Amino acid sequence: MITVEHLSKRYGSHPAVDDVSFTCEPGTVTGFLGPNGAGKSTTMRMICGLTPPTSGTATVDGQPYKRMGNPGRRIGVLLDASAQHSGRTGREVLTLAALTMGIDRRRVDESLDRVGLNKTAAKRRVKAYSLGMRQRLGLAYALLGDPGILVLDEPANGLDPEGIFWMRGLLRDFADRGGTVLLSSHLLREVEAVADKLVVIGGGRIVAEGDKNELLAASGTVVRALDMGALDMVLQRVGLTGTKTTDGGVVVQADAEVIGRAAADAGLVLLELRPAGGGGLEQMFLTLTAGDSVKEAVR
Ligand SMILES: Nc1ncnc2c1ncn2[C@@H]1O[C@H](COP(=O)(O)OP(=O)(O)OP(=O)(O)O)[C@@H](O)[C@H]1O
Repeated sequence: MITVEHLSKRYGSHPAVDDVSFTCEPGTVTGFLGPNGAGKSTTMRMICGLTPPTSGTATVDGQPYKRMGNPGRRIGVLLDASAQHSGRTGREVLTLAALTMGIDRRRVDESLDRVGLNKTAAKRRVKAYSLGMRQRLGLAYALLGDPGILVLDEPANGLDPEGIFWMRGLLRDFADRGGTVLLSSHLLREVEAVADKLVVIGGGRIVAEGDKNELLAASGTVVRALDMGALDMVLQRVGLTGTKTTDGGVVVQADAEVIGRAAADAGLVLLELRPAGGGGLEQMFLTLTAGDSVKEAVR
């Protein structure tokens, strides 16, 4: 289990991560979503003891990462696919890691197999690897110590669609066997397909968190009116804000009935009024990260 409590990180006066709290439970995949610069990597680095927090705590099975003896056997980490020594072969990278962790070297071949790196690839130097191959090697490294927890920062970067599908299966299987997965991504569809729980971060703060299906069901209402300017005024009058969709409508964080009644009272002609959930996570993500007023409405 990963427990993050009131975690903050400031760089000078810039709050990269601001009072972030969430948990990742065994048996689940937690999708950590946010646009570029939202604070995902900084949060993950703090969980893994690589960046000291300005305040707050992050623990793994009740312990700070830095205090764990042989952490690789409890938590597998993939934060940067290019972090491996580029002059070593894939097999050398894993063999050295196995020696450091005190793991049977036979696990090296098992891990390579598990991530789909064949014998030829394992003999090649990492500098000749594509980004997708580096991600696979990073995942093999994370899995090497047979940990119960995985922390993966954008692991799908550089993978082709088949690779993304494969990784989704691997993570689902890992969680179904009781493992805990924290997976960051800005690829919304990928997270939607595999996560049980979502933590959405924007501007260093959590803007939404919870069960994926519940969040999708509660992701607002899409409204389109004949006169969008008049709709905007009606929404303002009842204290609601809309976020523009790409097809000319707005998403409003309110029930269809509330919006429908307000529109009817104003004699407004609506062309569309439906739950945004059907539009999937993408619409919710755009809504949640669109602006401060929307974030405040969601909190
Ligand atoms: N070492 C650092 N020094 C100064 N600012 C930093 C440092 N690391 C991160 N930041 C800033 O903190 C904020 C959060 O960055 P972070 O890398 O955590 O975001 P992210 O959600 O992982 O984004 P991305 O998807 O682009 O990697 C950004 O504004 C970034 O510029």
